[in-house]
Amino acid sequence: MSLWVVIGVLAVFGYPIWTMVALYRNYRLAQGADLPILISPVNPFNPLWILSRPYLNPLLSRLPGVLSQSTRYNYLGWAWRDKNYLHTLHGPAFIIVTPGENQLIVGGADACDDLFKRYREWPKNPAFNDPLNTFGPSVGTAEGDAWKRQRKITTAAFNERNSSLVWSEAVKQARQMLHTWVSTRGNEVTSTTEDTSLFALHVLTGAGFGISYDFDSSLKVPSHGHTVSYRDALRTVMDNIFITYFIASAGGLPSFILPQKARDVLTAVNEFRSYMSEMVTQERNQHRKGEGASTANLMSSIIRASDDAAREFAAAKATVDASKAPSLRASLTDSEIWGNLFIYNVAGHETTAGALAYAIGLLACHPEWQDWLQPELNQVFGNGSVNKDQYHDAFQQLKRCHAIMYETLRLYAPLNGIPRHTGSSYQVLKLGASSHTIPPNTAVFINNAAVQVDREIWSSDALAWRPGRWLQTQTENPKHTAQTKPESADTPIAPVDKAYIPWAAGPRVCPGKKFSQVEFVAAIAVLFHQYRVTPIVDTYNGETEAFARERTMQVLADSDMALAMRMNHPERLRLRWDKISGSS
Ligand code: HEM
Repeated sequence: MSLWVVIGVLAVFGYPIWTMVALYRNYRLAQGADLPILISPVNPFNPLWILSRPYLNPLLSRLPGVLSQSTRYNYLGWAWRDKNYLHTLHGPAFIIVTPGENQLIVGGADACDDLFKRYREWPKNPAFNDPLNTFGPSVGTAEGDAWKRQRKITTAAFNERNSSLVWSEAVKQARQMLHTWVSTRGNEVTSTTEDTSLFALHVLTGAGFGISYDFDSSLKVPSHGHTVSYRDALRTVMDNIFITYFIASAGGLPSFILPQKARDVLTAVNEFRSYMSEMVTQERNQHRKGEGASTANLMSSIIRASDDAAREFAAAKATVDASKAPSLRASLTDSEIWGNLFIYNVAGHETTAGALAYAIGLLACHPEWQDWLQPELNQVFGNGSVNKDQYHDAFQQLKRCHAIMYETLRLYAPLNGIPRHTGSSYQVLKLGASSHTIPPNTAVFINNAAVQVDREIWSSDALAWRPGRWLQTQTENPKHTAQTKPESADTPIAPVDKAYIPWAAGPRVCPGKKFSQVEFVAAIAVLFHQYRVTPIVDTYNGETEAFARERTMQVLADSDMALAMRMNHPERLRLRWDKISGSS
């Protein structure tokens, strides 16, 4: 028998046999946890499966038993499409046995909360961390004492001064974005998601890094000594995060062996590194000279806090017992500074951009909630415009804008299935009075998508987008609420703590929560103060307004997880912005 025949036989029979053996072994392991077990004959993380799933799952769904059942949960991001159907069948937690790692899915509000709180026992999943460490370790990927130290320094940067800067930058960007929308020929906007992405990127460069751009999609002029601008280098890196990771981990690849696209990414990676290095050096020099103390962007705050901590550490080391000195170390290394600057861009970009795009689409499909929003905006801003310096006066008053964000994130959270891991030891999952021993090397997903639509908590209309549920005066008829003066009427309802977790919870809760709220609320205020949005009605084909709304809702529903949740066909979100008659 020739070697090729042996290889062929092994490929045809070997893989299925290996899969069966791995499934059996993992099934036996999972049985010890005494939880419901589902089987996935494929490993959802397998790159080959990720590429072939769109073609193979339709075939699998025609086969009997577990093969077709598994198409419901055999891919990354299934939780959002499933809502909480599998939890209604199998309870608050179950295990999916796969030929790779087993997956524990936790969808009960109390159990999720417990996992968040015991963050040392349930660390993040290392498989998701590697691409995020491309420029250095960060608060988003570190564990244990290293995480604690980074969290302390980096979280201080998200303060009120920064929030004011976020407001100002978001108002500027939203105004210019709206201007491009209402200046489009035929008043038809098909670039909502692309534009909210640019909007969020610019808010980050402004309030995160002190570089303020004007909103327009053209390439920006590179700074002296660079071949691409900071914004375009960052954008290329963010849009190609996995290629970036591959190039960075391969290290020093000669560019001529790479295809053009990878070469562009390589250029962007090198340029982004060199921009970060220059910005950090410049910030340090200013700090040393006592200049720029009024700057409130995230980068500046982190570098200053870290350098101050390093100085305090050096001083303390001189006075205390040398053996205790290392525990006082509180500063960041240069690589940690870079890693943290990068994680802000990754964590703060698509998340807020997506939330805003979904909210705009939802408001377009629900004119009654635009009616509801209007009196609040009139009340706070009158006939004037939304100003860049109004953060302190306006933000807290905009309760209905907040409610729009809460409700959008409840149903369209950017991250669905927040990843954790057991690590290499057994961990105990608590479900009410019972305890379950979860075997080592199990991937864990905190199923926020399910918790946030649990009917027992969110009532029978849990799947409906109804921003009024967040305010005490909400009535079943939003038009009625629209006639009520907002300041006397609206009392925010505190989010149902354990059952509302789009920003996660516990010690590792998203530190950019307020940043994203200010950014989102400012954008909604600017966009809807004097304008309304509607789906374009295809009158040529006899479409009605109601049908156009339904079609638009389907565009939103046709979404899947990439780095964050995104629409599969954003170009089909066709919207029209019209000035409200009587507004100045
Ligand atoms: C709507 C907007 C946002 C949502 C829904 C969101 C959601 C989340 C979630 C669910 C986590 C936990 C991830 C995990 O534990 O695996 C997280 C962590 C994080 N987020 Fe956000 N985020 C948003 C905006 C932002 C912004 C604007 C920034 C920064 C500018 C940011 C920075 C971070 C960082 C640094 C972490 C890691 C924290 C840690 O592990 O200690 N996020 N975010």
